[in-house]
Amino acid sequence: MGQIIGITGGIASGKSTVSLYLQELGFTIVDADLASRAVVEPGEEAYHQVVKAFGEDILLTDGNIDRVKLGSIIFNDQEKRLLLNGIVHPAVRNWMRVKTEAALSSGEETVFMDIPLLFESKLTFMVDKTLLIYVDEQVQLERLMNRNGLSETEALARINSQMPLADKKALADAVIDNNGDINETKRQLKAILSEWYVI
Ligand SMILES: CC(C)(COP(=O)(O)OP(=O)(O)OC[C@H]1O[C@@H](n2cnc3c(N)ncnc32)[C@H](O)[C@@H]1O)[C@@H](O)C(=O)NCCC(=O)NCCS
Ligand SMILES: Nc1ncnc2c1ncn2[C@@H]1O[C@H](COP(=O)(O)OP(=O)(O)OP(=O)(O)O)[C@@H](O)[C@H]1O
Repeated sequence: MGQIIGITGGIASGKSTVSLYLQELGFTIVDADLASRAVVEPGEEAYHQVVKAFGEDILLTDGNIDRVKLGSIIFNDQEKRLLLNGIVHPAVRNWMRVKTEAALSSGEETVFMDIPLLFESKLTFMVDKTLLIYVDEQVQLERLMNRNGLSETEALARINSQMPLADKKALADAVIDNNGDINETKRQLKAILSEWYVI
């Protein structure tokens, strides 16, 4: 009878940073971004569907999907983004359910799912509690530009393809403010987990 906590946020808000720390504490994290890579590996069903929908132009010479190219298409075109989501998301959900059930049935009491689009895709039914990693938009923009080497325009296109973080705040069971340094974030995380009797 374990529980599932859904970690969410916005692009570059700090979900992976928090997940890494949870992993260090010994928890299993089932990561939607990892899932979205696994399900489009050559040979997988979703891979063939993506190639059919977007054409062989989105392939690298080794046959893998060119994620930079696909990203530059879907973050600038809502119709294309919904097309990709429609192919990839069902496979991602399946992959995540299998991994999570495996961890829970091996006796783990709390498993975390890292799902960037938890609220946009209305996936709260998959988790028992939701934890939002929040940053102000200016901090998000700077961290995203730095991490991915993007221009301001490119970074804003990505941020604007998601629900504003301020709106997600109202939907989450708990919020971590990740504007400060990482130790401040870890302190908030531990306080929430302790309140939820996870640690
Ligand atoms: C467009 C793709 C190929 C870009 O790949 P890339 O390796 O550059 O980025 P990565 O997958 O690590 O995603 C980085 C971040 O972008 C954001 N993001 C990704 N896809 C989307 C989307 N469809 N809509 C809004 N934001 C998204 C998320 O915050 C995510 O954490 C890839 O993100 C993808 O296949 N997206 C569709 C699947 C999806 O929605 N993934 C997000 C979680 S299920
Ligand atoms: N508290 C912090 N102080 C300074 N830098 C941070 C902090 N938290 C995260 N970062 C940096 O900000 C960037 C984004 O963080 P991270 O990769 O954890 O975000 P994410 O939410 O997982 O992003 P994505 O949705 O794109 O996968 C990274 O370069 C990370 O090192």
